[in-house]
Amino acid sequence: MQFETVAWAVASGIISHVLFNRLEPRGLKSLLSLLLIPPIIATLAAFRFPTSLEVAAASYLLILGIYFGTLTASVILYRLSPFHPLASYPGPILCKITRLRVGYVACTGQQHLYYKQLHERYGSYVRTGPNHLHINDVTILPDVMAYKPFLRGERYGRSRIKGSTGSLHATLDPEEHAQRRKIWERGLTSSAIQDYADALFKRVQQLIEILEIRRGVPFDLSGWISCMAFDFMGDLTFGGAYNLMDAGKDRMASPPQTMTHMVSLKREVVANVPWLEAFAGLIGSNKSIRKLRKFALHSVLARKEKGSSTKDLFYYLLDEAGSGSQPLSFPNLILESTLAIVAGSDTTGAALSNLFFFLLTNPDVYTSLQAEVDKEFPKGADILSAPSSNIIRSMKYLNAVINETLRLRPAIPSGSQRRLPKGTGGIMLGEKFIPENTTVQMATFSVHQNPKYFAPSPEKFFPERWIEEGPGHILNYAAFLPFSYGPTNCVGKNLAMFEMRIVVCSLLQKFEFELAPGYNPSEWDDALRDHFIFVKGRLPVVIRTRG
Ligand code: HEM
Repeated sequence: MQFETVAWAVASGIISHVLFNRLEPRGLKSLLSLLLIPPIIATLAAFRFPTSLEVAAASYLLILGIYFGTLTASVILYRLSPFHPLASYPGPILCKITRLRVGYVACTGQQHLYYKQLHERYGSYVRTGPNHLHINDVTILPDVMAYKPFLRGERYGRSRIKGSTGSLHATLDPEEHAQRRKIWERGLTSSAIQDYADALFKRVQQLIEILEIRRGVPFDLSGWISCMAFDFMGDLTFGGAYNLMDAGKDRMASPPQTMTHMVSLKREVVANVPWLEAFAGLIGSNKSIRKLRKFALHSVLARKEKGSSTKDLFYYLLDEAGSGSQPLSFPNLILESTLAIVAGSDTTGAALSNLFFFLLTNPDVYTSLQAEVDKEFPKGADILSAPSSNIIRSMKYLNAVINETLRLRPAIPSGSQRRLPKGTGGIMLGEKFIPENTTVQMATFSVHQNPKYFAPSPEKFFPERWIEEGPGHILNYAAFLPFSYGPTNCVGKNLAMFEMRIVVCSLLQKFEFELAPGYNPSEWDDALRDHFIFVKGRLPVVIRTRG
């Protein structure tokens, strides 16, 4: 082999690396062009006058091998070198080289545990990708989440359909986001939430009736709670499109839930390895997203045709009140309705299921909470009525149990992601310099178990920490982030809290719960999967009606 040939192949590998760094291609065509065109040019340049097609093909293959070898070596050496902007941050070598490592972890659903272990090993700032940092230090949180100069990371901005500009959660531009968020906020004010109370009360009553039939027989409480959360969001968004409880789906495998789980999983993997998006269509993983959208399309059409008899969330999204603001386009309406379902049901379903798991594995907490419920709502007192809302909001122990559940098992464990765009020149935050083009993430699961913020025993379920102080007590509210922080935090927080309080009080007033015989509580955490939202397994219980 001639020296000139090798030199061309090596040079094209290095040029490709430089171009990849500069252009960061994401589309399939640009990715393939950038990968394949340089070695073609190198082949043509090295063999200006090939003697035959076979020689040209053999040369191309040879150059391709040298080219990919050089490109890979160049990428690895640069990412591990002291010249890389994130060189001073510690982290596993494989993560520094490629995001495929965390992409794999995302597939397994063990991200929450993985990042926690990394922080325990490497400290508060860990390099989790060539240009990624995971941070377990809330002192810089206000700067990171302020939306300037940081923007939303690559995790967002993917939920698009033809003719749409994306859902609220996928809106990257801060001004556009603020405009869109106003529509959501109108639908989630305290008075709007009061209008949704009847729909919630009906669904909780339905859940109680369903559970009553199952007295004395083991059943999956977590599945039924999720069905209720789905049905309730379906009522608010699609005028009652789901009715999973009617259909008797006491398992996680009901079609809309499975679709949303598949969508979250795919999104989470692609969010970790953004260039995989280019290949996602090829391996058919977009099927679940298309199915979910089709389902949303039919539901939106049906809801539009039906019109509104009460003010539900869709009423505000569609601006049926005619507030004069720019109405959402039809494609955007589909995306927003889908977002409402995904963001509003799996989250509350997961939080409530985790809460019951903690109650059933912490008998003292269960007894204390039961005592509070019995004091405020003795037998016969009506929880499912408007006046109960004020009492429920001020129940100290109930709120402590909800907080403690959201602390230990935040429904979105991997937290929000931000990126410092190119051209900002980097930023000094405290003593740390964050270079431009860096993605930062504060994994809520790790922050919530950081002994600097919650002590003693940050890994222990101990609701009393929210109420009373003892030796070594640390409770840092600034580090409590279940609903995220800043202008893109959870717009549905008040609705979620209302729903959780009503469900817990109603079920505890009515029933006595215990874990089903033979169920091993360690199965619960084993089955938890961080697919952006926590996906959970079954929680087999046996109940008795209280006397
Ligand atoms: C326990 C229940 C819930 C938890 C823990 C929760 C948590 C969160 C978190 C952490 C975020 C930020 C995600 C990110 O930055 O990527 C978020 C965003 C959001 N949540 Fe919730 N959520 C809950 C319930 C709800 C409910 C009931 C709704 C009602 C529709 C809702 C609607 C939304 C929306 C629309 C966003 C996007 C906000 C934006 O981009 O400005 N969530 N939620």
